Amino acid sequence: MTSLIYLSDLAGDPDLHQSLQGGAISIGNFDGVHLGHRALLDRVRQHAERVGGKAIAIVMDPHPASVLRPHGAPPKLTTLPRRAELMSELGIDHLLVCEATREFLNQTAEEFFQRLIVEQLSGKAIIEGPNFFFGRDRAGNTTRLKELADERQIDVEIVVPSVRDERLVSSSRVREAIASGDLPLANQMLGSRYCLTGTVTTGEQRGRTLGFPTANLSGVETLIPENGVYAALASWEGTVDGTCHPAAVHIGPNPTFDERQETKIEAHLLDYDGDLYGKMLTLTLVSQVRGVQKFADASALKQQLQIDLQTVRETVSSLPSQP
Ligand SMILES: Cc1cc2nc3c(=O)[nH]c(=O)nc-3n(C[C@H](O)[C@H](O)[C@H](O)COP(=O)(O)O)c2cc1C
Ligand SMILES: Nc1ncnc2c1ncn2[C@@H]1O[C@H](COP(=O)(O)OP(=O)(O)O)[C@@H](O)[C@H]1O
Repeated sequence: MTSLIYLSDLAGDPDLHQSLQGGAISIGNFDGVHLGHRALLDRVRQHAERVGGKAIAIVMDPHPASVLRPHGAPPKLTTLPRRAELMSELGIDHLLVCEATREFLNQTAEEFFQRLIVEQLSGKAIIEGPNFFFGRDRAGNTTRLKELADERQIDVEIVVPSVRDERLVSSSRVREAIASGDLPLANQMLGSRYCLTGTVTTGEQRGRTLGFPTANLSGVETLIPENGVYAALASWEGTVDGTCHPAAVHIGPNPTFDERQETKIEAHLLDYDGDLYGKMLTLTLVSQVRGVQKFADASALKQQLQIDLQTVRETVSSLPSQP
C-alpha cells in the first residue's frame, strides 16, 4: 500500500522521517495517474530498488495554480487517496504531500531543491519528465535540476513522455475526454477506469415509484462528465469481496419531471436491492450509453430505462480487466 503522508507530519514521527531518507523521488501533480505517470513511477520504483531506498512521489496540495491564481486549478481527476490507491499497484511506497502555501511556492528553485530533496529527504535519485519545472516562477527546469543534482551526486533520469495518437498523454487531455463523455478514450489514457465517489443522499424518492430506485451521489470532488447515461460498475465500503454491481448512471437534470437546473449523479444498480443511504459509493465509468432526453411521460422514460439496463448489462458483461 502507498501511504499518504503530509510533509508537516514528519517532524512528529522521527522513525518515519528516517525511513524516507535516501530514496528515489518524483515530484509532480500525478492527477489521474495516467499512462505517462505510470511509466515514470515505474522508473521511480526501479531506481528505489537500485539505491535500496523508498519509492516516493511528491505532490503539492492544493494545486499550486489554485493558490497563485483564483479559479486557476482545473477540476481534479483524482482525490489524493485515489492517487495513493493507484500508486499502490505501481509499487510506490509513499505519496508525500507538501502543503502549497504561498511561502512554500515562493522558494527559489535552488531553495526548493536544497530544503526538500537534500535536507528533508537526502534523495538518491530523481525521476521527472522533460516538462518538469520547479521553484518560484517555475524558474528551475530539467537542465538546472541536473546541475543541482550533479553537485550532490544525486542521479537524475528524464523519462520520455507517453504518446497516444501522436500527442502526449496528459491530465488535461484526459479531462477533455471525460468532459466530452468519451470514457473509453479517457480510460485508455489513464490505464485504469475513471471513478466518481460520493455519499448516497436522499433525492425526490421518485425512483422507487418508477420501479428504478437510484442512489443519488453528493460531495463528488472530481470532474463530472458531460450529461448523459453511462454504463458503470458500482462498489462501496463493505461490498463483499470487492464485488461490483453493474449500474446504469444518469448524470444531468431530470427534464421529464421539469427539473432542468440541477445536475444529479444517480445510479440504478442492477441485481441489487438494499439500503445505500449514507454509504460512500464509487461509480467506475465504462462508456456513455446515450444523452439525457425529455420523455413525454414517466411510462416512456420507464420503457427507455429497460433498454438502457439491457445495454449496460451487455457492456459490463464483456468488459476486459484493463480498459
Ligand atoms: C439509467 C437512467 C437514465 C435516465 N435517463 C433520464 C432521461 O433521459 N431523462 C430524464 O428526465 N430522467 C432520466 N433519468 C432520471 C429519472 O428521471 C430519475 O431517476 C427519477 O426522476 C428519480 O429521481 P430521484 O432519485 O430523485 O427520486 C434516468 C435515470 C436512470 C437511472
Ligand atoms: N437497485 C438499486 N439501485 C439503487 N438504489 C437502490 C437499489 N435498491 C435499493 N436502493 C435504495 O433506494 C434508494 C433510492 O430510491 P429512490 O426512490 O430513487 O430515492 P431517492 O430519490 O432518495 O434516491 C437508494 O439510495 C438505495 O438506498
